Amino acid sequence: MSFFVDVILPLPLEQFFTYQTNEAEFDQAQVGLRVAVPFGKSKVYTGIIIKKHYQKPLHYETKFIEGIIDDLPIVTLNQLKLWTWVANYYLCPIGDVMRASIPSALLLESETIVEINTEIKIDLEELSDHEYLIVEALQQQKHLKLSEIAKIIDKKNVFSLVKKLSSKEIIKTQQQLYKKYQPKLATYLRVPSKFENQTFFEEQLEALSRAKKQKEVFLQFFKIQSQNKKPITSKTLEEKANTSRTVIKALIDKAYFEEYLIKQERVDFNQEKTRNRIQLANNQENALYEIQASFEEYEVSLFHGVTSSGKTEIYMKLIEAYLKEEKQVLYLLPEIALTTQLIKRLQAYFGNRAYVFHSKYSLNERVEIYQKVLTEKKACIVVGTRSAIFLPFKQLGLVIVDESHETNFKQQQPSPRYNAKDTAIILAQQFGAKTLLGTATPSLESLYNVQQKKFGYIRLDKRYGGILPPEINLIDLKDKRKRKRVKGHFSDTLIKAIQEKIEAGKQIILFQNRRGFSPILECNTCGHSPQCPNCDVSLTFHKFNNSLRCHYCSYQIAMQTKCLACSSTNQSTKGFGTEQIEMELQELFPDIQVGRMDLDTTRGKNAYEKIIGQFENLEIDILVGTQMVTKGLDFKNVGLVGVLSADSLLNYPDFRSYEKCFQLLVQVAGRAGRFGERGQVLIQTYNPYHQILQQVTTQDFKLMYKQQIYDRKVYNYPPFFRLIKFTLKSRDYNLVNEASDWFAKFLYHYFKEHVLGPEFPTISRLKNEYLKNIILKIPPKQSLDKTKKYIQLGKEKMNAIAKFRSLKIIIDVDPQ
Ligand SMILES: Nc1ncnc2c1ncn2[C@@H]1O[C@H](COP(=O)(O)OP(=O)(O)OP(=O)(O)O)[C@@H](O)[C@H]1O
Ligand SMILES: [Zn+2]
Repeated sequence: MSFFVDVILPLPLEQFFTYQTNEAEFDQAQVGLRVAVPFGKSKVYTGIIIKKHYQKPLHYETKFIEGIIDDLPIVTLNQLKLWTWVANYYLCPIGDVMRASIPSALLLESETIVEINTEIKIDLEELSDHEYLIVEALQQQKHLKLSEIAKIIDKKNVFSLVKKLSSKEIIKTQQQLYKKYQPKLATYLRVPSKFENQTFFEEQLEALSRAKKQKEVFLQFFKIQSQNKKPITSKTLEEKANTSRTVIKALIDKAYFEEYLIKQERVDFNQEKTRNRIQLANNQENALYEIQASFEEYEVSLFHGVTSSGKTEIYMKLIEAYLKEEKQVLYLLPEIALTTQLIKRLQAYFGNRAYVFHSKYSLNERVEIYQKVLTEKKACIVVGTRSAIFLPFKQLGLVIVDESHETNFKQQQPSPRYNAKDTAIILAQQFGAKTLLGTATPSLESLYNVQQKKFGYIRLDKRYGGILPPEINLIDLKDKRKRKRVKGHFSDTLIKAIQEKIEAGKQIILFQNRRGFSPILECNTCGHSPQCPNCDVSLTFHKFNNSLRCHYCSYQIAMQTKCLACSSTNQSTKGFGTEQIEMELQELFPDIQVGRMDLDTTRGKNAYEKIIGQFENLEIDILVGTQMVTKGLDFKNVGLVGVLSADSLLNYPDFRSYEKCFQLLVQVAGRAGRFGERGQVLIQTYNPYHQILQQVTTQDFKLMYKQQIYDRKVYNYPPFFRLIKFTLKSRDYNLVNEASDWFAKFLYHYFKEHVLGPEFPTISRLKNEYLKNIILKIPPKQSLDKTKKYIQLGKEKMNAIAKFRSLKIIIDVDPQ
């Protein structure tokens, strides 16, 4: 009899692959285990077993697996179900979903780098011929890829050889991850067990009588140990006993101490609880009660609480109840910037039961959290961004989607282009868990679902502590310019307000939706502005390093003193970004501290924490930022929020732009006056009479909803119609045109007037590829399954046309 397993590979492939195993492996095989398998000419990948069977595939010769990696599944059945849903719904390969779901440190590939372990002496006599060749090659060349090793020994699959050499510790791979990622080890001190013998102890102590310092440190060790039961590092001892490493080293040499290693978690899970009680206000208590009642009736509930109403406090109470029942809780946030403050609040209350999971964590840190969620018996709460929905939950009870109106929950690039909010609802359903969508500014889609009685609804309309909602005023920039009451980009009203707040000891947040110094450098003689050679955009001027940069492909050149077209030196900059605002502020208020938070200042792993911490500690008076500063952050001392220009938000060509503009401005306004007294908000604009800006000043979401939902209905947009967006991409301009015409025609045949385009997007060339979009609108009654089948058919047909084969087609279901 032959034995087979079906395997998902982390590759953009639609189907599963069947591999052969021997009988022993077959016995060991289980759904969810990792296997190393050969693929293509010489590559080895890590796949996940999804089925074992005896059925030889009809159409291809099966290869044998290289080996099974795990003893226990690392992927649960629920995860596999969710992957399948995501692949079907978002029309993407399941391999892409797998890649997004499993920390890459758990996926060994043939590109893995191998090096010699220099810490041990290798006995060359012991090696087999192949092993010898590998070791010899590695001694000459520090690193080798698995594929290079394959060439050296002229063997296709080197996985088992490498595995063997690695288990003998002769070589190291850069992700030593056949079974485990590389644990981090820390060195600790202990007293050898023979000291437990009292007589021995006294003798040894006596022997130290001439080395006073050493004796003192040795005795100190026992004292520290008795105060705190935790293991003691040399460093701790050095500090607490006020001594030096030399003294400790001497004690180690004389065998008073011995050093030992403990696996240390990269993520510090030992957070101390510092807060014992949450006392909800009456209206919060009510809201909590209503949420619980809503859970009885609905799977999903929308919690619409104004900014600073204390939604987070209510979540914590709710979470506590679930943890008590040993249920896991997933807390999703749209942006990493927000996890910083939140995790502090959660850890203060839940201590080491709160974990964070996001993409700025290192590969190994992510593996640790993944494994904790998978194996730990104790229930926990995981705070994370998008990809946290793919963690191996076992007893999920509650999903909270905070700031649920945010479009960031949708992944744009790369595939899978999933919406983590919608997928979280599916995930919760798998477990019979509840989903709570929290926000101060619900999306039209969510409100519509409430109206349709699909979601429950809980409203909390007062700020915590009875503080009034911030007072929002518009500043007419046209008028101010006419009267010459503008300095740089600041109206006199805004300058005065900043001054007053500074004098009152308050902090200020200023929002500008663009980073960099100014987006466009323009020649006053010929009108030319430097363009990115790879993308269809102008370069942005960054003052700090005097460069012109593309924000899409990071192309960069030095700032030009002469026009590149006509050599004129008469050039000026147009538009403005956060960097310019920061500089103008320093000129206007030389004595105050200005901080900036945007993509450029938050690249490193701890960069957010640092800026947010400085602002919290009042080291920064004014924080300038892009949309990163607009949402969810909770600072106690902000008296004023200023928006430098609301107009670019209104002019964005998208059917959601008014809704987004409303949400963004109400959110940024919500950062003011969260503690103590009422906050002030000033919005500068050339369109002070625009309906949306008027609705922001009165925070009239009902009117906004009524008008916007009317437009959506009339023009057949979500939530009434669904959308699928197709983007065709190629370096060949004509090919993009031809192919998108072909594809649009194919769609039109079936969907008629619901096909829009093809059309070039605003930026029609990115990274040297031309783009063309087609939008398909799907009426409420049209079957999604049939629609998607037809799309797949179109894709296959197009792929079958030789000249179109090089073309990329991106499918975005429910684009945001
Ligand atoms: N019951 C409470 N006890 C103590 N402090 C509270 C309570 N409720 C709210 N607060 C405080 O009020 C502030 C605002 O609360 P929170 O951040 O939870 O509001 P939010 O509704 O999540 O706001 P946003 O939508 O703007 O994120 C916080 O500093 C919080 O600590
Ligand atoms: Zn570019």
